[in-house]
Amino acid sequence: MTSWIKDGYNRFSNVYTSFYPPPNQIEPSEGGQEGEEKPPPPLRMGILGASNIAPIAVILPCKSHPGIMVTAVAARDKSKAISYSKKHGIPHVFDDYQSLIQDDGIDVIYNALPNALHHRWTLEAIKARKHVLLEKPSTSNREQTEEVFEAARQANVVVLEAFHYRFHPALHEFAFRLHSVLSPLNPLVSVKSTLKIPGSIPPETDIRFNYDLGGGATMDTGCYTVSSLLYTMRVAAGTWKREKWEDEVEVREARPTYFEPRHAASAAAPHLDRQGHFGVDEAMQATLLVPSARPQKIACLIDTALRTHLFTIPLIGWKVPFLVLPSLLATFKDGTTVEFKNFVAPFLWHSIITTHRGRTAEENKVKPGTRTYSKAYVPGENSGSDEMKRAAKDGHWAAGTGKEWWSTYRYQLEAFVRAVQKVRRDGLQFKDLEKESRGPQADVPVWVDSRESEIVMRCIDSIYEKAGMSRRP
Ligand SMILES: NC(=O)C1=CN([C@@H]2O[C@H](COP(=O)(O)OP(=O)(O)OC[C@H]3O[C@@H](n4cnc5c(N)ncnc54)[C@H](OP(=O)(O)O)[C@@H]3O)[C@@H](O)[C@H]2O)C=CC1
Ligand SMILES: O=C1OC[C@@H](O)[C@H](O)[C@H]1O
Repeated sequence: MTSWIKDGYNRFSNVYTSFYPPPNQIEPSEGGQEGEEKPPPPLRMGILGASNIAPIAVILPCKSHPGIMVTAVAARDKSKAISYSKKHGIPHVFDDYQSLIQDDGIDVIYNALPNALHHRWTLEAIKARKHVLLEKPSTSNREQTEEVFEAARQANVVVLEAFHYRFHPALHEFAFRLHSVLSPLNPLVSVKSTLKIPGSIPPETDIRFNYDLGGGATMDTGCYTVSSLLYTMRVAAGTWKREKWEDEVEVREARPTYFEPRHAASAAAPHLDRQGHFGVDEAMQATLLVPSARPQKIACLIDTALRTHLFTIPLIGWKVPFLVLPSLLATFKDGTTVEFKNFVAPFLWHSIITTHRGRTAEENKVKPGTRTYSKAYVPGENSGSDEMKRAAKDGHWAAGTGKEWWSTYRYQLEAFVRAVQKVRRDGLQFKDLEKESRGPQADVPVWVDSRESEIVMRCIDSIYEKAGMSRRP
């Protein structure tokens, strides 16, 4: 009981610090001491749009990072940008997105515009030789994503799709736990990724319900489910010999729930596609067939929704919200499961639960059904081990990196700044940075490479196609 109270207090105080971080400071190990190399001046970040997500995704994380600062914002309406800059302590405001991108005082761009504008404005930033932290999903469809990354390689600028959950040590711990159950005799037999927003959090006028702005559940929350499913399969991929297996992922079935505006105010919103058909999915359930250790592909599920209600109260019509914790669940041949609860925002709270069955229970000398619990708010004792290197193929952090209160976004920023500095200061080519192996020994220990961004978009396109819906334009 006392340990529950202690854990609860620790969690609360760490989450508090995530939102009220200490100001950045240059640690002695980062240079600046006599005789040591001076650290480079902080990167100057410009934000496109006075968006809802920027404060948590970049403005707060930059406050505790000595290598980067938010220096400017631009919005379609300058007065909105001015009040946003005052609220968040951003020193400069530009008249429009283009002038911010062109300015010599900006090194990196944060693009958190609606999905349909990711392609255009990232290309503009690349043209101006600015590095880009690009919100998920990378663009509206696979072709656009390929074009963006090809342009980034040509211009030698860093572009990173902001799949922030990929940078948190909890995910790497999940990979480690999966790997310790996995063997050629006990392969993965299915993966299910669930992410649903409770209640009616995005209002009906939100960008997520707008076809022309790249809306839809599969685009918004669904991209995390596709990405996490592929990540889980990648942990297992060392146990089979199929090159480029990700190109062979197919969609067997996709069942959409169409978004239909319930309120007159949003009835005019473009939720229809160019042919006048339902264009926006409020929820999507899909089965993906993924190559595996066996000759046949395995069926993996995604289950995602932009609003989730338990039921509607008769007469008054109130919808009772339903909280479904985000979950990434892997099942093995012997029935053992490893589930990562709250995989998308693990910094708030998470739990990795291994339920031992069959040969795994026997090998661990525990009763079938025994559960073991793991967590990692900072890189754990498995960091740097050979098993961790084999498990977390997209990288993991060296022990000692980060703090218990670092959010997924703060870990992501750490990797992004290191990557940009490798290209700017050390002359590394972005295309070569993508080819480097990951892990504590690497300059950029964790990364989401462009190939994955392309595959995620290809899967999203195929899900829409299978659901009988138009791809995003
Ligand atoms: N990583 C994460 O955890 C999250 C990522 N996201 C991603 O970030 C992006 C933005 O999401 P969110 O912050 O919720 O969005 P917002 O509703 O806050 O919109 C973002 C900005 O888009 C700009 N915009 C430009 N054109 C339009 C238009 N035609 N209609 C409406 N807005 C327009 C607005 O900028 P202006 O100020 O110039 O008017 C607005 O500030 C999305 O790609 C989303 O997927 C969202 C939430 C969480
Ligand atoms: O990126 C996101 O993460 C959390 C979701 O609630 C949100 O809709 C999405 O854009």
